[in-house]
Amino acid sequence: MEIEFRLDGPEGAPLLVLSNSLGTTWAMWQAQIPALTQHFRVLRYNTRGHGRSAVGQQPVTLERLGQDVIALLDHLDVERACFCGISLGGMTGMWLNRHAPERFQRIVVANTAARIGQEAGWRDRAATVREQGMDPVAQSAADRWFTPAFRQNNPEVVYPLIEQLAATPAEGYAACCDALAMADLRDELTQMPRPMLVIAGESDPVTTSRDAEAIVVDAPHAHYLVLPASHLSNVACAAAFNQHVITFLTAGAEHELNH
Ligand SMILES: O=C(O)CC1=CCC(=O)O1
Repeated sequence: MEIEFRLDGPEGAPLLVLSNSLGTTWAMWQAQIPALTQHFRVLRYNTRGHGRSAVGQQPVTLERLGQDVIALLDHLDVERACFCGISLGGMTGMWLNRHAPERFQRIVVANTAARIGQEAGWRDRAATVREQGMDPVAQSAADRWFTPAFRQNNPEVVYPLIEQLAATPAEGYAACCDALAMADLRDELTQMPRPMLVIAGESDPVTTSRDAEAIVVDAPHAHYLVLPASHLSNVACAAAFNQHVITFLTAGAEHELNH
């Protein structure tokens, strides 16, 4: 496999795929694992270009990131799974809802948008890391990811994530910035048939609560939840995040598995 993955939780439990954000690894889900493995076999993977997942020879696109998830399910011989992704991982989740709904039962997308930022901004960021490495983005990430209060009170949580970002292969990060430059699901929201929980962070400066509301307005079976967090709501509000994800993903499971 080009994509690095790991499995936690009981064999035979329903599979839940977790998809990380730009510049993080599967370690960003650490606070979810004890709770989610009570209910699911959890498949974590590192998004293409992150951790030891290959960036590949072709340009990275949102479609390619979605196809990586399908390839993982095929590799593990899993017909249908639940999915939870954050930020870029949330866009991957919406792409899967649109293009491969038959492979997913329920989908959670957190701190994401149908269009994140602008093309020029992502192209600039890609050029910066290709020229200067990861330091410039690592220096500014904590401000984008966490509220000032969370940063001040939880340095032992924040710094390891910034170290992960600094260790991300520059070309992998840049290739995913290029994918974000082109990714735009705004015209496809009405064609996402699977139930979808859309989680926003009330202080998220990157993907705002208005971005999340816009998804819920157009996607047919989308539900909105806002948490008192900035961009990495699964880290800052882990207990509430876990509880809402479990409640949503386990609701209607028996019925939906058979349809
Ligand atoms: O800019 C960031 O670091 C936040 C972000 C945007 C897309 C993503 O996955 O993370």
